[in-house]
Amino acid sequence: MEKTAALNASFTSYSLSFNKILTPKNSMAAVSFLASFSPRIHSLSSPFPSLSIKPKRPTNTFQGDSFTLFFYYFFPSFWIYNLYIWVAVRSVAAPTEDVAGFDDMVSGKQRKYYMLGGKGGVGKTSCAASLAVKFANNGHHTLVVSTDPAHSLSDSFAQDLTGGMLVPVEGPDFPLFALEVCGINSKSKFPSFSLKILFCLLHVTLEVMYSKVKFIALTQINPEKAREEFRDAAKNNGGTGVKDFMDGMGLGMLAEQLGELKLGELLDTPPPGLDEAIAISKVMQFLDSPQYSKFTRIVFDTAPTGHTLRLLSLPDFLDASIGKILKLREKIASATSAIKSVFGQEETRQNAADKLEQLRERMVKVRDLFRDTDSTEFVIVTIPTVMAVSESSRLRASLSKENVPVRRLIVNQILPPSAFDCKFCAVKRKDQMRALDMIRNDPELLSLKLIQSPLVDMEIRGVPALKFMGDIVWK
Ligand SMILES: Nc1ncnc2c1ncn2[C@@H]1O[C@H](COP(=O)(O)OP(=O)(O)OP(=O)(O)O)[C@@H](O)[C@H]1O
Repeated sequence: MEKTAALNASFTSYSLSFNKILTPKNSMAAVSFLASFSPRIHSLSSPFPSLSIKPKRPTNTFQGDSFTLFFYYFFPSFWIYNLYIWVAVRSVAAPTEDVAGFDDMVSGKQRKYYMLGGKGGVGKTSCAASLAVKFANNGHHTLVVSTDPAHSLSDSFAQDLTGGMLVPVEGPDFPLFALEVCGINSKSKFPSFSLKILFCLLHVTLEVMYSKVKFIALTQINPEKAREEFRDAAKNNGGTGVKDFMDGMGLGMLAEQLGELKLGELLDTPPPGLDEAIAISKVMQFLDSPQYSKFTRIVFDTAPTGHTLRLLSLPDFLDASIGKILKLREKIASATSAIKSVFGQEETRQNAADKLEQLRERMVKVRDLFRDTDSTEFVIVTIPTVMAVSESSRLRASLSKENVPVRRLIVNQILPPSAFDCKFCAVKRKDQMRALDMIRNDPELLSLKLIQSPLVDMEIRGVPALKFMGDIVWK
C-alpha cells in the first residue's frame, strides 16, 4: 500500500497539466480525461468510459487515441501507475467464475428479474436505475421497482415517480416505467395490502376470541380499535383472558395453538420484510396480467441488507403461520353449532380464509422467484470499505443458503486514478485497497464477477447521469 503514496508523489508533477485542462465547469470531463489512461481490462468494466450525456450516441470528450498516446509516451509514470491499478484489480478478479456480461443480460425477450441489494447508501438505487435505463435503451420494455420503504427512485431519476402506480420515465429510447411500491405506513393511493393481510390474521383470530364476535368487513375494520381490543382481551385476568374464554368453550387446545402463533406480536410488529415481500408479490400480480406482458426486464431496487435477509426467511415463516391459522379455522368450522353461531357469517369467514390462502401462495411465488436461476439474478452492491465488504459477505452467505442466484458484485465509489493525492485521498485510497483485498480473500465473494464503478465528482441524478453510470457499470 505504501507504493500508492510513492506513486502518487511521483504524479504531483503532472498536476499542472491537469489543472490547465480541467476547469471547474467540466469536472466530469476529468474522469473522462483520466479514462483515456486507464487500461481496458478483459471482463472488468473500465471505470472510466464515455461521459456523454446525450441520450443517443455517446461521444467522448477525450477519446482521441493520439492524445492518450502522447501522455503515455511523455509521462511513463502513467504506465507504472496504471500497471499498479491493473495488477490490484486483476488480482481481485482472478478467481472469478466465467460470468457473461451485459450482452447476456440484455439478450432474449424472455422476462428477467434483477434485484439489486446491499448496505444502505452504497448506491443500490443508482445502480438499479442505471441498469433500467440501459435495458430500455437497448430495446426492452423495462420496469424499475423500488421495494425499499424509503424510496429514492424519484430522486435518482430527478422525476416525480411517487404515487404507487406505474409512472413513465422520460428520457430513455424505449419505454421505461417506474413504480415506488408503498409500504404499510404510506398514505398514497396504492392499496395498503400488507395492512389488509394483517387484518386477515386479526380477523381470523377474533373469530375465536369473543363471545360476541363483531364481524367487521376487511375494508371497514378500524385498525387501532381492533388492536386495542385484541390487546385488552389478551391482558384480561393477567393474560389468561383468551385461554379462560376458550377453555369455557371447550377450545383450550386451540388457545395454546394460538399462543404459539404469537399473533399479538405479529400485529404490533409485523415481521420485518413483510412489507417488501408484499410489495414484490404485488408487482408479480401486476405483471401476470396481459397488459403488462410487454415488460421483459424488471429491475428491483431492494431495501438495505437486513430487510432483504428477513424477506428471504419470511415466506417460510408465513407459510407455517398461515398453515396453522387455516388448520385452526377448519377445526373451528367443525365445532358445535353454538360456537358457530357466535362466529358470524360464513361468507366473511371464507373471505378472510381465502385471503390468507392467497397470501401464502403469493409468498411462495416470491420465494420461488428469488430462487429461479433462469430468470432471476441478485446483484450485490457494495463500496470498498471493510464494513460494507463484511456485510456483503454475510449477505452472499445468506443468499447462498436460500439458493438465491448471485453472480455479480458491484464495488461502487472507487476512487479514480489521480495524478496526485491529498493526504485525505491517500488514506482513503489505502483503505479502499485494503477492502478490495478483503474481497479477494473472502470465500463468499471471490467467485463473483467484480464490477468496478468509480466515485464521480457529482451526484448521479437524472437519466443522462444514469446512462453515464450504466455505461460504466453494465458491460
Ligand atoms: N459512484 C458514485 N459516485 C458518486 N456518487 C454516487 C455514486 N454512487 C452513488 N452516489 C450517490 O450516493 C448517494 C446514495 O446513492 P443511492 O441512493 O443510489 O444509494 P442507496 O444504496 O440506494 O441508498 P439507500 O440505501 O439510502 O436507498 C446518492 O446521492 C448518489 O448520487
